[in-house]
Amino acid sequence: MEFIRGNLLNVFTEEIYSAEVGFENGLISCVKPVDGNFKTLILPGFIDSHIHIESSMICPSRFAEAVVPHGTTSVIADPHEIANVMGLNGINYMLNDASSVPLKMFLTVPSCVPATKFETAGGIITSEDIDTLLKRPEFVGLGEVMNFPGVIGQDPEVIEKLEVAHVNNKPIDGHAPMLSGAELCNYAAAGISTDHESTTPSEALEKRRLGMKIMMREGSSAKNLKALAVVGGDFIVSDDKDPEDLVEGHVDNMLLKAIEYGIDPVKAIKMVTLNPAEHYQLNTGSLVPGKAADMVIVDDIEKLNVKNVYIDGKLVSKNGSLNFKVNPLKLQGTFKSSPKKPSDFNLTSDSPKTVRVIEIIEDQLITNKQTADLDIQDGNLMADLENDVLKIAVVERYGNNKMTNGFIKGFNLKNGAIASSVAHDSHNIIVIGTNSKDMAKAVNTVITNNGGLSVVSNGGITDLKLPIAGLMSDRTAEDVAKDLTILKQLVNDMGSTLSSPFMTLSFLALLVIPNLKISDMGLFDVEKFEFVNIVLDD
Ligand SMILES: Nc1ncnc2[nH]cnc12
Ligand SMILES: [Mn+2]
Repeated sequence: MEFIRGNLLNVFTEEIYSAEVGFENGLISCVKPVDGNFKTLILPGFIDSHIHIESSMICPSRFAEAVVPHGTTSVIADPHEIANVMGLNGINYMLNDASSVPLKMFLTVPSCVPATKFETAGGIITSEDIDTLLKRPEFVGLGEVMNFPGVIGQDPEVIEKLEVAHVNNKPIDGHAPMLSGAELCNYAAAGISTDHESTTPSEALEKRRLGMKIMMREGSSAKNLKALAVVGGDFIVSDDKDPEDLVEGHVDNMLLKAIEYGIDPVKAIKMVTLNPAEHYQLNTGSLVPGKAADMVIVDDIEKLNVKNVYIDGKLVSKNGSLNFKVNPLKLQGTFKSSPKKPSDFNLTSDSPKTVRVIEIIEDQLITNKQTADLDIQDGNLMADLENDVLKIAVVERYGNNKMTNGFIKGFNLKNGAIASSVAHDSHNIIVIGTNSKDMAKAVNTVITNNGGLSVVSNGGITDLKLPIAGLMSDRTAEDVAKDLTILKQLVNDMGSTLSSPFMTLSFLALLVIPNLKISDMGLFDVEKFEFVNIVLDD
């Protein structure tokens, strides 16, 4: 048996006292108070209970390399990104790559692949698949049920998936942005027990009052922790973290933000340890006999400063340096798209028109519905750079050659184009730009690279390859973060002021988050849950 001594946070009694923790065969065997005034604090290993690892643009083993030194010992990941690209094979890739590192990656089974019937995806997860996977211990719940109209409208396919989760006695994660009143009651009554999409205190409070567990999100694009701190919640999650953020920290940084926003440190630590462990029935999350010896040694509860990290009783990180090797699993390319011509990005018109425009909101996944009066040139509707109305398009990448053109406000580009094959949740290629020629160049670069990001500015092309399903790299978080920083700087030089332009870009195709979004099949009004014309009164 091994022992460590220090000040211990007991997450059940919320006390901190000097203690000795004994552990063997990966489990805590005994914990007892001892005399002594120690300099370090022993905490249960941190759990990020809702994350899409793919959004970090690195594969699970590289993700583990980045987060374990920050005290993360478990994540609950929803692999619906790679499942949308390549179905069950994608989920198996995530499990196989994660099996090579000590980080515990539990999964929720994606409930919405494809996310809606209004987009083309590369994979499908059926109720039968959900039933099979939920019987395996590494699948701890049904993933976020984003098709909230389908729940409220009792869509048989959606209801069947919920039934399968209930039969397997596994919790169901929610996704209910701005849902309220009778519709929210209907959604909660379906047995959906968590939500991570609240953006205002009143929204979170209404869900808490209905018994839903609130995941307070502090991601790279959606930052809701500060707004929701006043109401409080049950978990603190990242949902989506870009590589630059990951290089700075993970759950430790979210805890520091929670404390900065006035959340009691002990309550905050329980939101990333005991609370998710109890909700998803994980054998970790507290330092008591029989639980996994997943432990984080920090300086103190206010500043943290992660020192040593143990997973199943093994020292996996010491003062920030990793104690395990990383050997990422490669995956062959999955793109079936033919190169595009500049004319593919034109919207023809015989006269000036009033058009619908997607307006982004900094640090939010929701968008506003706007309109703009656009002129024509050579029979095509023109972007209006003066008023920041740019062109946007989604190019389908699974071999059906579909695409939609539209208009976007909020990126402020004054030249060029940017493109990405990270475009939630079907991950077709999304591109915005000031002109069709640069948009075609940016999209064709992504296709040639079998996935990734590209920036075309003043005729030059800069790219970041994401060869794993067009979503992830097998390089380190630092290397990917460096390339992403260069791309972001280029986008800033082109006129954007966004902190995470590619993360913001990646959510413009997410049809399950209000209010106006775009897929390879058309412009989508999320409130009406239907396609709308680009030109008003068409
Ligand atoms: N917040 C979110 N909701 C739905 N799908 C997502 N994919 C990544 N983040 C998501
Ligand atoms: Mn969501």
